[in-house]
Amino acid sequence: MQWAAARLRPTSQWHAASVALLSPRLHAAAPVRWASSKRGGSSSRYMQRQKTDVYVKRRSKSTIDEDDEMGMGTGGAGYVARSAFKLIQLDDRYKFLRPGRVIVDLGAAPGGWSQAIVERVRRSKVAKTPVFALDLLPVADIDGVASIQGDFLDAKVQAQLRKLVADASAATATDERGFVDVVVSDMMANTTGNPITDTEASLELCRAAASFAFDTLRHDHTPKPEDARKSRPPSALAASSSVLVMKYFMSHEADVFRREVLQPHFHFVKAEKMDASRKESREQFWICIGFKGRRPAQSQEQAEL
Ligand SMILES: C[S@@+](CC[C@H](N)C(=O)[O-])C[C@H]1O[C@@H](n2cnc3c(N)ncnc32)[C@H](O)[C@@H]1O
Repeated sequence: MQWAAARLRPTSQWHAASVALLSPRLHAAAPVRWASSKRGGSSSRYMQRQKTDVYVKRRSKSTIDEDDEMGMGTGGAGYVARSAFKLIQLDDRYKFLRPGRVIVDLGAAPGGWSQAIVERVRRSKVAKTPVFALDLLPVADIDGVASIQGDFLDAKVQAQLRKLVADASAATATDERGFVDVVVSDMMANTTGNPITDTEASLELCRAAASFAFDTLRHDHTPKPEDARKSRPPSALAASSSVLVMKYFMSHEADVFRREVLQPHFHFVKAEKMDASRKESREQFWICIGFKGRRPAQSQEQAEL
């Protein structure tokens, strides 16, 4: 099967169904294009920030810059989104984007993370499967990326994604031992400015991403958590273990989610704030390494997954 520039173009019937199934909140709030929604009502502040943002400048470079102080050349192409640098910085720390791994990118549009993933995993010929990307909005055509446009909160869309990945990695969509190495989620609903609403919307996406990860990530029985942590750094574990990365908004509820849902399921869980994240933002990323398999629900939070 030829995966170069593979892109699932949904049939108009399927597309209509997926649009109709958008949750009312997202449907009402979803902009035509996510990038332009950032301009909102404070466009001059936005423009000023864009002018001075080192990552915006670096994103749009068309050639590798020898003076790039962070050593992150853009591979000659530039990234479609500055957010690519957040994933790059996280991977510099943990090194989980390795050739040959099966990787799912949730909330992928316009495609910055997918570009960064392809750049890192396809340096060698080992890469056989594409990167699987999903978003409400169209993802840019990127060589080596298969994308689905749909609402991740829709069970049918998730099932379609699971089947696509399973078929490509020669597993079954119900394989209980898992067939995905890495799930990354940069999903974020449109912010309303109301911290309670925004926190809940972000957590809803995290719950969905975690549940998908629990159903698809390879089980990782190898690291013995205490021994492994003493003798090897987490970055060494991430290179060979299953990994879940999720963006979230800092909040008390997020702390509960981490404690009750993420920690019991992974050998290692850490919250990271990336330099490339804007300082004023409440966003952080969880990196969860070494999936232990689904645990029986012992709390309300776990039962909701
Ligand atoms: C911060 S942007 C992602 C940027 C992307 N990682 C990149 O580097 O180009 C957040 C994305 O989450 C997507 N999103 C929000 N809710 C979603 C949902 N329910 N299903 C799928 N995608 C969703 C948005 O459409 C938006 O494109």
